[in-house]
Amino acid sequence: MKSYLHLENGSVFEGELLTKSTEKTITGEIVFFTGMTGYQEVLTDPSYKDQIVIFTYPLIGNYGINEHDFESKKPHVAGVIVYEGNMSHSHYQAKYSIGEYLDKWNIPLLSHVDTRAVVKNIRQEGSMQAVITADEKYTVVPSLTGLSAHVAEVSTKVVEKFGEGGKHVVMMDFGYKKSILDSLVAQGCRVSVVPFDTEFEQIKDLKPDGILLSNGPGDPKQLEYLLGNIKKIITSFPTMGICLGHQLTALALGGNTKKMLFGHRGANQPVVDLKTKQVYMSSQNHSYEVDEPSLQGTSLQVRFRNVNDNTVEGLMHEDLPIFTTQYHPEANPGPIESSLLFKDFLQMINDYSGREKAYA
Ligand SMILES: NC(=O)CC[C@H](N)C(=O)O
Repeated sequence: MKSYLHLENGSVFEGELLTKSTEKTITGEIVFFTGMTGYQEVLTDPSYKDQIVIFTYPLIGNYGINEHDFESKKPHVAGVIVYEGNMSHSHYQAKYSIGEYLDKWNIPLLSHVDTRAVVKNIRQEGSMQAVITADEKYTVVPSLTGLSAHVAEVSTKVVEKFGEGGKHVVMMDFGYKKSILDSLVAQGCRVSVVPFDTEFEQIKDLKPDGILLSNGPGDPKQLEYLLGNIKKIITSFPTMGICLGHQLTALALGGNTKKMLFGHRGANQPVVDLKTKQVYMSSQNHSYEVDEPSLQGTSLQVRFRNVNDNTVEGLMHEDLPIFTTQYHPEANPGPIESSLLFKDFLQMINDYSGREKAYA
């Protein structure tokens, strides 16, 4: 069925709707992902909640959707745009085609769109509101708040426990990816996943050896009301922050964040570790960044930097055992070379165990 993608700037693109769903009209912020593979992880990463994702790689769906690569229990994207969507798949472990999977959740897959032209619009004018509809004429209403999703919609409501290991990590769930949990368990951790707004006293009662602040959707400033609590937590236990968790660490300790023009979403963003001078290829998915000048006068230092555009890609604290990455060391989808950072986190936990008094 013929359908259309309308952008906030008035541009219209024709495509073919491959899913049966959606006579309805879908609205979301449109963002582009440049990785050649990894669409299953993208669809199910809660950080993409309510966004329309356009894939720049021209053939999407050829290896299907399998049982192993889900990042959460369901897809979170509002809609998917591709140049050519493959409705049959070749991989023997695949359970669904991408179309069948999206149909199951009533999410539209619009194919045969001039994706290059759409992405040029986004690169020039920034991420913007977009609509997928069967109507050729449509006026897209700009988002008033810029907040498409709230963390409360994707965070767990109850404490969930995983793994049997000796060290206990409490992961504050702002919309965590399963690969982060798997990476911690693989390091021999016992993990408690807790709601995003769990208070310091409750976290303390869980007797954590370390804290992980997870990734998650939307503007980090939507959680401004929780920064006091987050500050107390991260200055009391060894902490690793990933993506939204990195941004919240910066905000809680006196830094600032701002929206990027179109963000970083892909699997080959080069990041340099300023401590070791080593460059890693990294997997990324974010629209906001830590504003570097705002870090002046705080106890945070830039540890990782994007080699393409020099943006801040990670922080470390001058005195306390805290480090963060804007990128995704759990690396799904993407290169696994940064996964060693989970080992560093465990090392940091071990180094600091028994030194809790240092915090007093
Ligand atoms: N993956 C994430 O955690 C994304 C963080 C934040 N929502 C952003 O877009 O910048």
